[in-house]
Amino acid sequence: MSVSSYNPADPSDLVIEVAAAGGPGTTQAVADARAAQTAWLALGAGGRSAALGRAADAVEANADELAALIVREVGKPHAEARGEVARTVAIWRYYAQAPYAPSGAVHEPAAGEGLLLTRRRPYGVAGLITPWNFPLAIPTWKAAPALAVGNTVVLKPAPEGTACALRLAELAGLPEGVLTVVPGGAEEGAALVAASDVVSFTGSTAVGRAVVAATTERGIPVQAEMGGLNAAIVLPDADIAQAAGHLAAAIAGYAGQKCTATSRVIAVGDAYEPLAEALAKALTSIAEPTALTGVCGPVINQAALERLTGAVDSAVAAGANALAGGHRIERDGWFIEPTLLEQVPAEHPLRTEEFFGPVAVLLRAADLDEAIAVANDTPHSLSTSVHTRDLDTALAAADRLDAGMVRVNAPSSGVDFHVPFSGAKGAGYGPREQGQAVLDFYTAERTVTLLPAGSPR
Ligand SMILES: NC(=O)C1=CN([C@@H]2O[C@H](COP(=O)(O)OP(=O)(O)OC[C@H]3O[C@@H](n4cnc5c(N)ncnc54)[C@H](OP(=O)(O)O)[C@@H]3O)[C@@H](O)[C@H]2O)C=CC1
Ligand SMILES: O=C(O)CCC(=O)C(=O)O
Repeated sequence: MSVSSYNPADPSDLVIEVAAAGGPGTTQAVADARAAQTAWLALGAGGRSAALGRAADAVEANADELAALIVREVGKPHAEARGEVARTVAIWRYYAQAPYAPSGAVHEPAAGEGLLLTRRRPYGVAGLITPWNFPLAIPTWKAAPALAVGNTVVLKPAPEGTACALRLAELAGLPEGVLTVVPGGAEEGAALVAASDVVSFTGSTAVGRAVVAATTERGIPVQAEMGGLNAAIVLPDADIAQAAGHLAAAIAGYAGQKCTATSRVIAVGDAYEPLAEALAKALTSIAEPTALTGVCGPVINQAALERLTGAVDSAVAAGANALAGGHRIERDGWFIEPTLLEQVPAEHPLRTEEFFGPVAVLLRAADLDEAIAVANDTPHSLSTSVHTRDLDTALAAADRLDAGMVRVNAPSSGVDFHVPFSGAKGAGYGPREQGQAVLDFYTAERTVTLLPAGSPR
């Protein structure tokens, strides 16, 4: 079996074709990674910090090549691709300091004598399953902390991001077996989950649940970051022009293919009409949605395009009104117009499922309470944005919104790598990713009691 990826803006362009690792090959990669782990841990904080720092330098030195590869392999517009490379460098640098972070605490023994302390130790091999939409940043924000605390890593990237993952691992230049990429799909993913000591997953809700079930069965730690059905609430007192700009970016940026993208816009009271007009204008005036020098670009493949156009067509057939877009763009590649629909029936999949495209529905709420209830009425709450000039409203929303992230007067998309990141309810499972907290996820805590030799206790 082989794994291949194609340029979404030009599907005749085969980016890479490599042999799949296969199930047995993946199991062997985990065994090799386990054998390499003792020496990796023995490098100590200084050795691992230096190695991660060299990975950052190598990615930075090859930034132009990597950005071009992201554009070609996953269809991300140039500016965002360059931003992703810069973020990847920053993540390697941030976790290069992590080996020096305190890895436990000293406690006062209840009986008074000796030392009582906790210590954190790596699990062994971290199995990582990553999506195609951030083909450098997500593998890095999972691998770098796992490596920093002394695990070795086997990474199974989404097939659509295979070339990016292989080049990332090559540039990282870590010792043999420390960071291994296994190209493949479901067979390799399942084999990785069956053999690893700790698992981190980002992708669809359906596969995420299967990964959680398999790891729970084995009793090993897991974190899963899954789909989002993100809302934006716009209050009548908001700066409507600013809100429309942020929403257009959150709906159409990288063609909506972010788990943090906005797909439901909730206008409160009198905000509806001016927002509908400003947002429709912002989306239709996105210069050349097909240009990779712009903000939108193609969706990842034909199946994604057909799912999106099918959903938009069925919503319109059910009575929805397209305020912006609504059609496939007829040219090579997988392009759809940035789209805003109103009057989409409550039970329509565009209001209940993640579609991963530049398509949003506009909804009306009488007041903030109703807007929060509508925003919370989903099992996939990752990131909600709130647009208002009123601090009390913003604070109330931040407390009452059932989401992993609440962003006030900002797009729902966009993530800082040094703070915890994951969804609420079905959007996330297990401990948070990123920040310092994830270092705990990749380590097991043990308690150590030290008594003086010859102690009577
Ligand atoms: N939250 C997020 O950031 C993301 C969400 N998504 C959502 O997921 C949808 C599909 O995207 P896709 O990339 O295919 O993501 P999936 O979650 O469907 O797949 C992720 C990876 O896991 C593999 N896999 C499948 N079954 C198993 C299993 N039982 N155990 C372990 N691994 C398995 C898949 O292989 P194979 O390809 O062979 O099925 C793929 O390589 C998108 O349209 C979007 O809605 C996608 C990307 C990111
Ligand atoms: O919004 C972002 O910058 C990150 C989104 C993300 O993590 C994802 O789509 O998986």
